Amino acid sequence: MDWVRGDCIGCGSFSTVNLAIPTKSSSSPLMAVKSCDLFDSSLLENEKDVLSQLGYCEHIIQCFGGDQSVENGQRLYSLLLEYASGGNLSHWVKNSGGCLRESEARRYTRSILKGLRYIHAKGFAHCDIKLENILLFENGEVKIADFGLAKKTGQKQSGEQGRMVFRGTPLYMSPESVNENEYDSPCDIWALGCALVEMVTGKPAWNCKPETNIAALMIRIGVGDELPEIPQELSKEGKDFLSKCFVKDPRTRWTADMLLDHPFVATENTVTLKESKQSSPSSSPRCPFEYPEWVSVPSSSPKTELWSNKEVNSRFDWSSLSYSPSPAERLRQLASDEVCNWSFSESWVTVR
Ligand SMILES: Nc1ncnc2c1ncn2[C@@H]1O[C@H](COP(=O)(O)OP(=O)(O)OP(=O)(O)O)[C@@H](O)[C@H]1O
Repeated sequence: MDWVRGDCIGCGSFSTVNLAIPTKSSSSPLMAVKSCDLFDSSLLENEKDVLSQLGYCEHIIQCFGGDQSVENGQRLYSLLLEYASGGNLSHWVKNSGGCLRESEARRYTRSILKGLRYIHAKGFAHCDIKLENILLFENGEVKIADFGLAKKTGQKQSGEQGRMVFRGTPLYMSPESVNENEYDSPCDIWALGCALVEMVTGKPAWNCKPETNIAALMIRIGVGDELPEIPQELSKEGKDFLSKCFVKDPRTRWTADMLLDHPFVATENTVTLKESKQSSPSSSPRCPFEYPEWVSVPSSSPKTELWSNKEVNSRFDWSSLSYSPSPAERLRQLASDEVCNWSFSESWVTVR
């Protein structure tokens, strides 16, 4: 496939994304090329691998293959992707006056759910659902992108030298990810709930200040009964939908398949936030246990911990400083007054 690198259209924590303009002799469409240093390309290679195993789905960004190149003396690994001309949903929300109408958020939620149902049915979890990873197309459709952290469900991921790797974007992390280092399909549903809150309010699901310590956020997510606040301006259906996403126990959280039958997304009707305040539709009549295909996800294994003062809404991989015996103990340690040496740790892994 012959292409030349065009303008930069996005920057992630470990890659840059440019337009990939086909040369005159090529018949390929305009694409996006996501590149990183060849020597640090494991996430991009994982992304390519997962996307090729997933195959085509209209709700998932398409990958046209990988490529290696030397540019300005740097060896690069690149993925060629379907180009989403509308950019990411986070920018779109900001450019739409700070938040979206409920009807629009509902439509995007439906598409994301369809993508998630497909991904989960194929035995994968995305593990990094957030507005920056949902891309918009000219026709108003959205697709799920950035599969760098995606993994096979039911498998524990281990990091370098056998250490567990704690991963994700803190504001979107589920309680079981915080407490048990568990990353399976239910964590995508929790993150979808966070994304929906952000779409309709323009603010993160967890109300916290930019300077908030990650440990404090982790405690709120993992310990006790606190849940993200459900926006008051949402319709009754929307509130009920979120209550099915924000279930602390991943075994009783609704699946993508179940949620696609929820009245909030099941119908194509368009109700604005204002309109929805006036109507009072019935809440969902269904309970998770009515679904025969429900499979409980066993929790397991040694836990790891790590924390960072980095922005709570950016993605990072973190590895263990030590094993801890229980979630409560793990969080107690996070909350301790012990002063950390932030500048160096032998077991410290890249924080993006
Ligand atoms: N196929 C695409 N078409 C258009 N824009 C894209 C495409 N892929 C990525 N982008 C833009 O680039 C940004 C960064 O991409 P992506 O999230 O895949 O990178 P990343 O390095 O994995 O990011 P992070 O690790 O921070 O989540 C996206 O938020 C989006 O704005």
